[in-house]
Amino acid sequence: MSDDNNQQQGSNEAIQLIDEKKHFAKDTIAYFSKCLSSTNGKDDETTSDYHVISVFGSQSSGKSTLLNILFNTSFDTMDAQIKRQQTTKGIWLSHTHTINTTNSSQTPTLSDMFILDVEGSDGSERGEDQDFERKAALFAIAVSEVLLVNMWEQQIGLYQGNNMALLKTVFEVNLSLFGKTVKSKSDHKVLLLFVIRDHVRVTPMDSLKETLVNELEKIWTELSKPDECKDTTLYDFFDLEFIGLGHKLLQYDQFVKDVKQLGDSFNKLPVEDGSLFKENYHHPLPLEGWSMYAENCWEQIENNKDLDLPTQQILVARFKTDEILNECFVKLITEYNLEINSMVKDMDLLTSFLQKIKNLAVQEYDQHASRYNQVVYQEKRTELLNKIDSKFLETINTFLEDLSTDLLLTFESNVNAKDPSSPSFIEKLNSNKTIIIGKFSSVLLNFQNLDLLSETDGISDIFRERVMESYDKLREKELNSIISKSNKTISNKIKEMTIFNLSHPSLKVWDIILANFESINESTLKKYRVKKDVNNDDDMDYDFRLGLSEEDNRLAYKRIRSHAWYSLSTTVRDYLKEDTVVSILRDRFENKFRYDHNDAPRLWTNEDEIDQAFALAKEHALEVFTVLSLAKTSYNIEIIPDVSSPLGNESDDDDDNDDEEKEYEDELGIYHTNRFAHIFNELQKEKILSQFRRQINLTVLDAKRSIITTTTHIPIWIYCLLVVLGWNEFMIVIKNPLFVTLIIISVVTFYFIHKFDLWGPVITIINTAIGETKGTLKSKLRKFVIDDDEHGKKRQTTKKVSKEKDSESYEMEDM
Ligand SMILES: Nc1nc2c(ncn2[C@@H]2O[C@H](COP(=O)(O)OP(=O)(O)OP(=O)(O)O)[C@@H](O)[C@H]2O)c(=O)[nH]1
Repeated sequence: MSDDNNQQQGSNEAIQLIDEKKHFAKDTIAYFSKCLSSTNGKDDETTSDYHVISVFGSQSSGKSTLLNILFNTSFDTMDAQIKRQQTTKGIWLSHTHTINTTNSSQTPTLSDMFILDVEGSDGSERGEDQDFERKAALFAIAVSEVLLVNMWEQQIGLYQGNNMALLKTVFEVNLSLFGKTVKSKSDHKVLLLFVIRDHVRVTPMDSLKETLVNELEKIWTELSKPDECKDTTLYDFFDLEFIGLGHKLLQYDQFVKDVKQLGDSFNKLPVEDGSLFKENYHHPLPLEGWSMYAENCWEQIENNKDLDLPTQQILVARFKTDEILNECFVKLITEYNLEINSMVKDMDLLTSFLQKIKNLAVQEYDQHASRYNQVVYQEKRTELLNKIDSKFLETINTFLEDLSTDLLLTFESNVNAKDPSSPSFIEKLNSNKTIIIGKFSSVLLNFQNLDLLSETDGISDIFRERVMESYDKLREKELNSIISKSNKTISNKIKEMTIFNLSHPSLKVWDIILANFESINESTLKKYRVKKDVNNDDDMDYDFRLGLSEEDNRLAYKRIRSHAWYSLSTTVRDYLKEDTVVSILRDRFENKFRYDHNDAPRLWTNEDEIDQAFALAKEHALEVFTVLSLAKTSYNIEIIPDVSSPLGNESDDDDDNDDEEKEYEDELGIYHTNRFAHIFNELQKEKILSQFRRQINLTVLDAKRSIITTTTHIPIWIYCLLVVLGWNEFMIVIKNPLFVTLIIISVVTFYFIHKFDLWGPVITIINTAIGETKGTLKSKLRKFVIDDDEHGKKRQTTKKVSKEKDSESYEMEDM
């Protein structure tokens, strides 16, 4: 700014906005702040309630004088008594809050007013250089609502007068400025207020007005207009008003009166009748943006660029709203960082805090930015909301992460809780899943309803994925538990059943084992059996009631089935060791060899008998050896497991079994068909047979030895002694024909028995007879003893019975 800045003093100090070297002043904002605070006491640069008025006219036409009297400004004026020369250089700006009206010369204005005093045209100082004159006119129209066109009365009607040239300039620059705006149907206009100075009332005002209007319309018609403005009229861009002021020197009172009346017109609201202001004269910019807008306009004008006012206003709006946005956001972040850590755990505290600081930031933004271009204001508002939401999202994400973890823990503990009254596992799983997803969604909805979260789909999807992961894990755990329990039950039953059957093997032992194997499997998994086809009772499938797919159910069943085969296989192999089989064979041999078909012990009489029994018993024993060495059905079909390999892993309890099973699997690759059925290899078989033979040979040897012992036991002299001692009895018998007959019968019987070697059956019959006689005697005696009332007799009888028993057992042992 030039030194001229300091030359103007007064109540309303003026500043040189653009100096004579065409430089724009830099500290206008500070000037505005100072003006506002020193006047109405309001320091609000965001106000849009202000007016800009410019004055334009020939040099030394009394412009500054009029402004100073009308608006109480302090622009420099020429002192005619010293020299007629240019006093206003460049463009000056002055603020006023008082106006000279008919009420008072210091009437407070309804709105703040900024007055631009433009350097006079046609000054001798600039000579032929009309550049500044054109640019100043352009600038005045671009920034002002009302343009005072100051002219002497005597100049009106002078066709070649500089007023016309000046107006032509005004119209030309206006077209370049607002041509496009008219085309885009903007209703922005500028009021051209013609102030006719030294109007001495000789020529009526209407006549002057008519002359001026005709001149103006003529100028407009003759104007070379751009194509887009060909059909435009003067009134598309301007409103015209005319006012005459009395001669300041000759009619001072009239002059003052006219000025005051002019002041009245300026001090009315735009909506009031007679007001010189209208809404569509005003530029939609708050005061803080006006200086930037003015500077931009001047820069464009000065650099001879196309001046597009709407674009300039948008540029200013962008810059200013961006500035406001950043200020609001920085304030929000400061408060956010201060408080957020103490809020993040509590949903209500967090939401109310976030909402509070967001509303404050947005309210502040609205307050300052809403006066700018509405499109830009809304654009930046959305940008601010997005920035706030992104910042809040960090905290909300942390909160939601904690919430997710808590909900998932609750989900797992609720599902795992053992409640006898609770429904089935899958119902419990599904209902708890729905509950936690519902809770999470309601929290999200709450954030969304409070405008703290714009996009929730992504967050919701991530949570659902986490829930489903947990859901699958819990279901798999339950399935493993079912499989583990089933495996244990089946294993125990198979073990018991298999050992029982193998310890007493029959020729159909594998048929029995297989049938039992199937029935154990079926009975254990009975509750999971479902009909595959409702019309077909045989077509059964398994459903473990965990909402699994058909394929997963099938795999789970296969795991159980596989483990059952594994249990059967290990039980068989664990039990059927070489020694066990030898023992089973020996027992089977001895049962056949030592006992007759009545399970009575045999007494050997000769070796042939032993050899015959030995052959039979051996054959009987070895019958099962083939059965025990190869697992096959009675139809001679080898047993082959119906699962190709054990599947899946068992749960915790079955880890040990799994390892064994895996070893088994590794060893075999798969269940080798021969591996299950072929229990012993050839070497093992040979070993078993040799052990068995050795043991039965010993049994046979013992039997034969017992015969020798029996036959050599009675010495011959005993028989001689019997003959000597029993001679008398013998003779008595010989002499008695009855005895002779009996003896003959006995001898013949003896002969035949001996001849046909029937001693064995005879002895058996005798033994049986003796045994039955003893049994009958015992039962009679027992009955006698029970029926006896006398206690002593009873005791004696008991003793007798005891003695009888003892003697019987001894006899049995002897036998
Ligand atoms: N006759 C007459 N003289 C006036 C009137 N108003 C002002 N003057 C005189 O005209 C001379 C010029 O006045 P300024 O107000 O300085 O004129 P200006 O148009 O501001 O001059 P520049 O700023 O240099 O263009 C001064 O001597 C005033 O006293 C008026 O209404 N009638």
